[in-house]
Amino acid sequence: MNDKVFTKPIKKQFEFDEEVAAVFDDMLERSVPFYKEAQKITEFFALKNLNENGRIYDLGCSTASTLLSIHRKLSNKAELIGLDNSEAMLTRARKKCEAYGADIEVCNADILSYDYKEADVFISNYTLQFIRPLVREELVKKIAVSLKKEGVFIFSEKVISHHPKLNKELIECYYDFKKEQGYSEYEIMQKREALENVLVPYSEEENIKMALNAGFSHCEVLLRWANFATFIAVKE
Ligand SMILES: C[S@@+](CC[C@H](N)C(=O)[O-])C[C@H]1O[C@@H](n2cnc3c(N)ncnc32)[C@H](O)[C@@H]1O
Ligand SMILES: O=C(O)C(=O)C[C@]1(C(=O)O)C=C[C@@H](O)C=C1
Repeated sequence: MNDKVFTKPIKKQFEFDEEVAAVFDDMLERSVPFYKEAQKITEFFALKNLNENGRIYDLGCSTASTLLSIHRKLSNKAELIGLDNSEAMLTRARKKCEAYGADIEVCNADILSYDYKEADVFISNYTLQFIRPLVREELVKKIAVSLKKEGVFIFSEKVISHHPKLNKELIECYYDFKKEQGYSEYEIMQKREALENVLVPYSEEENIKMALNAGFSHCEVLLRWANFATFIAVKE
C-alpha cells in the first residue's frame, strides 16, 4: 500500500502505529535512500559472521524484511530473532514469515529491557535513532556484552553533520530525494514536524564513538549516502 500518512494535517508525534505499519514497506523504500542496498550489505555481513547453530537478533525488526532476506540466503542452521514493540508491525511480520514459510521468531519486546542470549550477530537498522540518547549507549553496551567474541553489530542510522552549512545541504539533498520519490513539500514538512524530538540522529563520528565507548574494538561505515549511513562494529 502507498504511503499517504502525511498528506493530511498531523495531530500527533510520529508513531509506529497501525496507520504507519500498513504502509511501512513502501514508506521505508521511498524514505530511506538506498534502503535495499543497506539491506543487502547487512545481509552479506550478517551471513559472513553467523556460525552453524548461531543466533541473529534484529532489534526493531518492523515487518521482518531484513530477517526474511537473510533467511532466503541461509545455508546452515541458525536462530533468527526479530524484536519490536509495535504489535501492528509484528502482525505484518508474522504474516510475511508465514507466507514465505520462514522459521523466524518475532517477539513483542522492548529492546531496552530484553534479556538477550549470546549471539553471533546483532542488527538494528534505523532504530537506535528512536531510542532516547540517555539510554541509547546503555543499549549498545548491552549488545556488546551479549555478542560472542568476534561477533558483529550492524546498524543503520539517519545522520547529521556538525558543520552547519553542510548539514543544511545534506537535508536539502535528502528532501530532493524525497520529492523524486513522489512526496510533496507538504508531506515532507508534516513528517519533519512529527519526527521532531522523536527521531534524534547522531553524526557519523558520534555513532562510532558510541560503539567504541560501549566496548566494541572497531567500528566503521559500510555505506553512506548524504544523511544516511550503515555501520559495522566488531567485538574482539
Ligand atoms: C524505522 S523502524 C526499523 C526498520 C527496520 N529495521 C527495517 O530495516 O526494515 C524502527 C522500529 O523500531 C521499533 N522500536 C522503536 N523503539 C523500540 C523499542 N524500545 N523496543 C522495540 N522496538 C522498538 C518500532 O516499532 C519500529 O518498528
Ligand atoms: O522520512 C524521514 O524523514 C526519515 O527520517 C525516514 C525514516 C527513518 O529514517 O527512520 C523515518 C521514519 C520511518 O521509520 C521511516 C524512515
